[in-house]
Amino acid sequence: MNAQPPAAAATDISTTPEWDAVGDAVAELADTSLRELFAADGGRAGKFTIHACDLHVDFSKNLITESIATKLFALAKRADVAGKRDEMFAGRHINTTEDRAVLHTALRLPRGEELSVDGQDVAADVHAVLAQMRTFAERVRSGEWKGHTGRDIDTVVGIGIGGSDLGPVMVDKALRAYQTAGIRARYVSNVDPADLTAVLAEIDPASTLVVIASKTFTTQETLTNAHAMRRHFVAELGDESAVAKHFVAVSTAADKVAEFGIDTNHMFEFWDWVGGRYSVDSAIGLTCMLTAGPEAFDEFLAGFHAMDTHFATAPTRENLPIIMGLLGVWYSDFLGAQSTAVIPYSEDLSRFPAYLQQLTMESLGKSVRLDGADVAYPTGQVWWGEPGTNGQHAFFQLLHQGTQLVPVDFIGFANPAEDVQTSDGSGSMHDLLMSNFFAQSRVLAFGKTEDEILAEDVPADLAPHKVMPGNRPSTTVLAPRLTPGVLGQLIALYEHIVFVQAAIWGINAFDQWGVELGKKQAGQLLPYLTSDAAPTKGAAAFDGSTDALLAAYRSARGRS
Ligand SMILES: O=P(O)(O)OC[C@H]1O[C@](O)(CO)[C@@H](O)[C@@H]1O
Repeated sequence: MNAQPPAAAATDISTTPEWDAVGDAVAELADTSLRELFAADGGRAGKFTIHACDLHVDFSKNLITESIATKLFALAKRADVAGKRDEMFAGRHINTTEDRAVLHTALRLPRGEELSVDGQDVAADVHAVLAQMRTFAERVRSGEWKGHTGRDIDTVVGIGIGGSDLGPVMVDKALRAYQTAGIRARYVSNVDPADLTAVLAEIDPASTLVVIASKTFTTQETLTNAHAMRRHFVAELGDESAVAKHFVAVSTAADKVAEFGIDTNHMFEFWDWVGGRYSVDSAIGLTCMLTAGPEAFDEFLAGFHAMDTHFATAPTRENLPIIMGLLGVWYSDFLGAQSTAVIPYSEDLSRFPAYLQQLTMESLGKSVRLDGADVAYPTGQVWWGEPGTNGQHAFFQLLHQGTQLVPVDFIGFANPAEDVQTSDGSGSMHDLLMSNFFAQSRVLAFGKTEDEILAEDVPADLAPHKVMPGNRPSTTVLAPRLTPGVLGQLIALYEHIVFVQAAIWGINAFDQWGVELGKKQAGQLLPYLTSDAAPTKGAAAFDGSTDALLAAYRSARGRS
């Protein structure tokens, strides 16, 4: 397969007639509302609902018409979303600033499929590592793998940060119902010592396996926590040789793993063509395979692959990632939305919004196009959310009556992992949860008018405060159950939404240069925090604010 970088894409999408046509289409919304659109077309819900894999997705409560959708599809065509998608799947070096292929989709290719990239069958490499993970997970889960003192492993600690943490943490929580081998997972990510010490207080090193996850194996937080954890284990277990039984690594950097003192036979590899925030389905997911088992992990990967196949093959008008990606572009570039809320009506999925924050914001927070020119339009949005119903009692007030446009993705499941009956005998707690799920998107879309409120004998001076404006957009994603497969589908859906938006905006969704300078400056500042002698003014001065903050910090720490 040809792995040459694609030719520089120099077109400014905002100068195209297709962009102008979408801009003109905003006027179509001026004299209508979701109430009216639904009243005028009894078939609207059906027209704007897609079934993709196990997901039933209703986007009829979005601020679109069929004519707006047609213009958005034309924009996707103009941006060559399908062509760019095919380049990604084929392994071309679309991450141009790092000259890398972007092949998280290869991580979930079924066994036996081939994909040759840069002269290497990457699918075979993926399955070799999966086999290594499976064998290891089975040894740990069956009790064949013992700790240094002969104890079975009952706790796995993942140490990593960003893409080497958020995915496993989210998946581990989501697949709680599948954890049947009596192995629990804990995670340490923050360089704040509170994170480490809280986990150390909970674990018994003799029955704990530590998985150090770092693509580069150079990340300050991860290496600092890993060294501290290692010291603790050696002190508790009394012997350096304990490390071999209690520490394994997931990384692309074998030399650095060996330098840390981990036998590379206990290292699970992945590759530079897997971005950190796209890596939960690589060996980075090892902690999840240890807790939920290899079969659940296989099902998880199959879910991703099903969504990949949908994205790669479904016609544009039925292609869920393309539709949802376009809706994001519509809201952010044409209707002025600056954030998107994702609200899972599932406590098990409570870390999904945090996971999506890295996926979307590290990918799409860019101000220059692939050719280095400034973008002339907003890119990316702030993604945020909390599970329902909790969010209803916190920030939903702003969603319902505030002045900002915040499109919402509601995610819910028809069947719970387990249910509990309500004490009045009226039904199940899950049904109660889901009645809220359906109510919220309905209220956002249709609201309640002043007339309707006055008709309920509300005093006239109170009525304006009770008006629910409605016409607030949302998409509803309903799946049968939160299975490993459905979880894989959901993650792949958002990965591809990000891809579609980056393709339209002409930006690189796979680098993250913006995180580097802060890391570098922290390294430069550290000596000025820790040295006993006060930093010399002049050459050592950073800026007025930072110098004063450092002085206040040193004083509070009792340093001169
Ligand atoms: O897996 P690593 O190399 O430790 O990196 C962790 C995270 O740090 C980042 O590079 C950002 O600082 C993320 O992109 C990445 O997921």
